[in-house]
Amino acid sequence: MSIEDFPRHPLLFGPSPVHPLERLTAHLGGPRIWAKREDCNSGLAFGGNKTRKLEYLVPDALAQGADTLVSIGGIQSNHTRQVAAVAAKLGLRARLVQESWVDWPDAVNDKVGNILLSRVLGAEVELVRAEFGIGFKESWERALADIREQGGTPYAIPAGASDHRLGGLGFANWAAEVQRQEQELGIFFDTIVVCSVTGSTQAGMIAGFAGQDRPRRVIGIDASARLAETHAQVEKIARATADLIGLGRDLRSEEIEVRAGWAGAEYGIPVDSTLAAMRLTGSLEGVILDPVYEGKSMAGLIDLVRDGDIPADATVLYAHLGGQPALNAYSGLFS
Ligand SMILES: Cc1ncc(COP(=O)(O)O)c(CNC2(C(=O)O)CC2)c1O
Repeated sequence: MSIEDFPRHPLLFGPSPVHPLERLTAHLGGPRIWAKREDCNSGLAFGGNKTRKLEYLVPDALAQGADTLVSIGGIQSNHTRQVAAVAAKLGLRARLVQESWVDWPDAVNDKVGNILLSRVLGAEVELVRAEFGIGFKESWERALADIREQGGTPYAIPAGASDHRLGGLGFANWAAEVQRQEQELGIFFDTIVVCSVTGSTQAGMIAGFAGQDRPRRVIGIDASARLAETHAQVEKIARATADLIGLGRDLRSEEIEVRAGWAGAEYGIPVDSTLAAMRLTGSLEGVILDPVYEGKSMAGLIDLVRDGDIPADATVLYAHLGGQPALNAYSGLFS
């Protein structure tokens, strides 16, 4: 099997845009930095990295005759919002379990941003008091059982669409798309920087790039504040995805690079480096990053460039995975 053997339900406008971050590159005075924009990849409710993953889950759901997509995330989950948009587009129900993963003192946290969008998209949104966790949760199992008891046919999508047999395919395909865009642009990105939490974005990239001729560094920046868990999840999914697409070799441990230092003490709580990265990228490039994910991965990129971990002669591709709608739940940070 190869990636082309798996059915893909198109949900994107086409290849997501790739463009240079010239002022940020000049400001840091080191490697050339480009961005690939999953925040501009689809017309479905602001898109994002999960929309790309869902391109490979949708054919499986339709083949099973599912009538309801059931998934889970925090209150400001970008993932569940994208599930709601895809369900709407397909004429399916969406049942979303939104757990209280982030103890954020903002009075509007459960009324704006992603959860507001999910409600507008017609999803059945269920608020549940529960701690952050990327594993299978009891609340999600209950929602699946509830749909079945109602006579429905649920399709189970775990947090971030990651711990799912097909979860890594979206970004294995992304790796092939990057290679095609490089050939058009006459450039080679030797370093990819990406935010990791449930893991299948980075894992899919690792598996996809491993099958290409030229080696690259795929640096995951952990935003869960649980590095060991994130690393284990990325490794598990990368190895499973590599087998699924017929890589034909084991991944080497050095191909699984997940770095910590920018997540702060807890998932979903921005720290000084997060806010500084958001302001720098906004004021230099007009690019908006969110405080939960991309602000943290950009903070990692900036520090890795400044301390020479990413060498000055590198050509870096920053994966912008979306997340902006959550900003409205963190408005107090910028008022
Ligand atoms: C904007 C953005 N950037 C990076 C990530 C991390 O991707 P992975 O979960 O595939 O590692 C998310 C995930 N978000 C989750 C969600 O529920 O929204 C799965 C956690 C993201 O939304």
